[in-house]
Amino acid sequence: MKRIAVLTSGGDSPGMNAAIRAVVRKANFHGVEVMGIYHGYEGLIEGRMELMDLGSVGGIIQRGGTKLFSSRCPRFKEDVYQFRAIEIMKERGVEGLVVIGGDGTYRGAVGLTKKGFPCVGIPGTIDNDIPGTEYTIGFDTALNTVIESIDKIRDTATSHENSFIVEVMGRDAGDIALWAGLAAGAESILIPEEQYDIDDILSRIEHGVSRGKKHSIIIVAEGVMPASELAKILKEKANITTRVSVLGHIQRGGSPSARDRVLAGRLGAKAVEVLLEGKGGRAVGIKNHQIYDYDFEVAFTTKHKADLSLYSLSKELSI
Ligand SMILES: Nc1ncnc2c1ncn2[C@@H]1O[C@H](COP(=O)(O)OP(=O)(O)OP(=O)(O)O)[C@@H](O)[C@H]1O
Ligand SMILES: O=P(O)(O)OC[C@H]1O[C@](O)(CO)[C@@H](O)[C@@H]1O
Ligand SMILES: [Mg+2]
Repeated sequence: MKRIAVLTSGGDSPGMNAAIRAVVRKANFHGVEVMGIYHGYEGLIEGRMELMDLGSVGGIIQRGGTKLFSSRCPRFKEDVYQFRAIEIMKERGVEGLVVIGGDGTYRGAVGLTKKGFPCVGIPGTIDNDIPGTEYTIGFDTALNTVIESIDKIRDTATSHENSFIVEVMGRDAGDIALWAGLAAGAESILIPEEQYDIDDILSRIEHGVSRGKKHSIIIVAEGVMPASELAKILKEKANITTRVSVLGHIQRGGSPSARDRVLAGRLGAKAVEVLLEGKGGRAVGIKNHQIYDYDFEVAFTTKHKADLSLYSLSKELSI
């Protein structure tokens, strides 16, 4: 291969830039050129791309977001646009594509691979919800942002003896809520993967009160229900007043943590190696500290499982 391309797609995540840098530098190391495609699949079907040299990825390793911009492009699900994308890449001399994104992004890349164009996927999403990899790029940074916020909320919750409900991201996956809850010592955690029990939440608050603790922190993943709805339920059921904090998109921003930068560097380099070996239809991931590649379809034909042992542990540690 003489020339490959790279794009970022779906929700951005801290560390995407470090992954782009790794792809460009690793490919150049092997004498292969890299086209940067702007605005994900939307930019691809519009032909928005340019060559990236070594200097073009200088100074981005520490920056959140994505230098290549991102998009959600519903029309890319249609074959006609995937064929157009392949035609455009061939016209520009591109022989393989690295996509950085979540499960939806992977589906687009599988579509291209099935039409004969080799693609490799790098997991870039704060949700940590891609099967086949223990961690995704951006999860660690998002988690640190969340616990920093919860620590601050706890300061005021303790001072005023208030209960807080903190809503975190995770439409379908509870990893952020779960890990942040454990790391910040939340009294209760609500995740999409587990049925919540209002009586259990109430008895935890009451137990805290009985031992003189008048504040508590409840974390709810957005996929379960809005924090305001949970506040309403607690008020109606037990006359408990809570304050609500929705952390929102601050979770997707910020300078990537050391862990995410290193992961991005390792996965970016591996993705290039896989493409240069002539393999398409592969995803790269990390398992037991080892970087490896696996069949793309695993990433969306199996369901991501949150580590529920953390859920029971958090209950034991927050009594
Ligand atoms: N079934 C599909 N076939 C082809 N392309 C798809 C498919 N699903 C999604 N895509 C493409 O991938 C893009 C990104 O997908 P999506 O919006 O689901 O985000 P994601 O990659 O899962 O990231 P995140 O969930 O972290 O935001 C879509 O906008 C679309 O262009
Ligand atoms: O509001 P947007 O940009 O569509 O993104 C929200 C979604 O993106 C994610 O953060 C993943 O990137 C989900 O947890 C969340 O539901
Ligand atoms: Mg997704």
